Amino acid sequence: MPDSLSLPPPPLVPGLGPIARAALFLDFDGTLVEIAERPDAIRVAPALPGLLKRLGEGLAGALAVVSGRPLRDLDHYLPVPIAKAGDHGASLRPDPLGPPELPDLPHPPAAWRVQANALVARHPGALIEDKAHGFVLHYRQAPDAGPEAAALLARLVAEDPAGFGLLEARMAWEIRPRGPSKATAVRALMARPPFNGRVPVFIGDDVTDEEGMEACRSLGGHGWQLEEAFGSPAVLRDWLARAVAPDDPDAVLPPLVTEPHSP
Ligand SMILES: O=P(O)(O)OC[C@H]1O[C@H](O[C@H]2O[C@H](CO)[C@@H](O)[C@H](O)[C@H]2O)[C@H](O)[C@@H](O)[C@@H]1O
Repeated sequence: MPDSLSLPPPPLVPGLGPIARAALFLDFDGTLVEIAERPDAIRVAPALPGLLKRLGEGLAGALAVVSGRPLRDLDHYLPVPIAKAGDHGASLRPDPLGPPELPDLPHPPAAWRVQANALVARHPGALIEDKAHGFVLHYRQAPDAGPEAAALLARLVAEDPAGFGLLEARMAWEIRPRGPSKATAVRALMARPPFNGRVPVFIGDDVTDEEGMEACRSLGGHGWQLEEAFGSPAVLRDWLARAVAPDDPDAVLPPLVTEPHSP
């Protein structure tokens, strides 16, 4: 169970309890929303955008969604003025109303996408999700394609190991440019207001979230694994809702819930 009590105890904002002094970094897929069969099939809890807006206000702006999704997806699903980091840290919008910070990154050769297309054509249900500087091969609906997808994408990135890396996601393999990560996003945000001076807390469920969690720990904060600390996105949403409810003194500790892990 996360050691919430070691967070600075005095709440700066009534009702927020121990997390009021936090800089909060939240993963999206599998953390704020439940995993779905396809990237475009997720269901965002109707209350979630408003909840995040209130949470951001309560944390004086020190709230960011840090996701593998592109910023356009995050803006679509969460149309609220909070800081966002997309593409596993490769696109960063610290000021919700400002322009995104986009480092100069390589694009994968078109031939890679052609080969991935051919694999998808052989495996009905597999699909490709394009990103600005890479792509994801999803096999959740075609599990048999997993090993072949891993082998193909590993062979492709081996053609340019300095430029690109292979990322294992939940029932998916992603080619992404080397350099940016959720850790770089956390560190970039923690270096500036309103995040700096606060206790960084990252909540996530996936491999890439470990990078963000480790960055927070190395900065004196916390990394909370969703399943271990909360059990499910619904429980996290409920905890966040209680944390911003001004009259609920119990909204201080995440319950310890364990559920079977879905990949
Ligand atoms: O960093 P995150 O916000 O957790 O995003 C990670 C990836 O999530 C999405 O894929 C995953 O969720 C899909 C919808 O539930 C699911 O169908 C898929 O199997 C998962 O891998 C998203 O599509 C990716 O772009 C993100 O990188």
